[in-house]
Amino acid sequence: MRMDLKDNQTFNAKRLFSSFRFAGNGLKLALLEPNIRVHAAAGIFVSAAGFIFGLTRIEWCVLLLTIACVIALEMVNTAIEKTVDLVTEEYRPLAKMAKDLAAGAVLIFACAAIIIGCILFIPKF
Ligand SMILES: Nc1ncnc2c1ncn2[C@@H]1O[C@H](COP(=O)(O)OP(=O)(O)OP(=O)(O)O)[C@@H](O)[C@H]1O
Repeated sequence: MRMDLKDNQTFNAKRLFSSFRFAGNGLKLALLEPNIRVHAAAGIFVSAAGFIFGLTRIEWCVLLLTIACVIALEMVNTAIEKTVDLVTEEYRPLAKMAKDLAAGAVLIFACAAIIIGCILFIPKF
């Protein structure tokens, strides 16, 4: 379908609404993934701990940003895995590289999240 530049730049509430709907569908799909469920459960657990230990406003900001980044990164990792699987089901070195790099990115951030959790909660004991 041909769309000129003017159409593309015009605010389109219907298109914006559709984008939110697709993103909402992405969240529903994410909750079907076991790895993402584990991260979400961990996020709920540390948030409950945050209430119990009375985190400050800035500590809440750090905690919520960390939880959101871990889950969002895991969703991007899952999207990369699905895209690679869509492209090939055969063994391909580049497919392995793409999947392992994405998994490595999640691992780096998950390690950082654990350290951030220790920095936030250990002084509360
Ligand atoms: N097409 C492929 N070619 C080469 N290596 C692959 C391919 N598909 C998967 N692999 C390798 O196997 C590993 C496991 O792949 P898989 O698709 O099961 O994802 P995963 O890392 O186990 O993720 P999850 O457990 O979240 O599904 C990958 O990290 C990668 O090293």
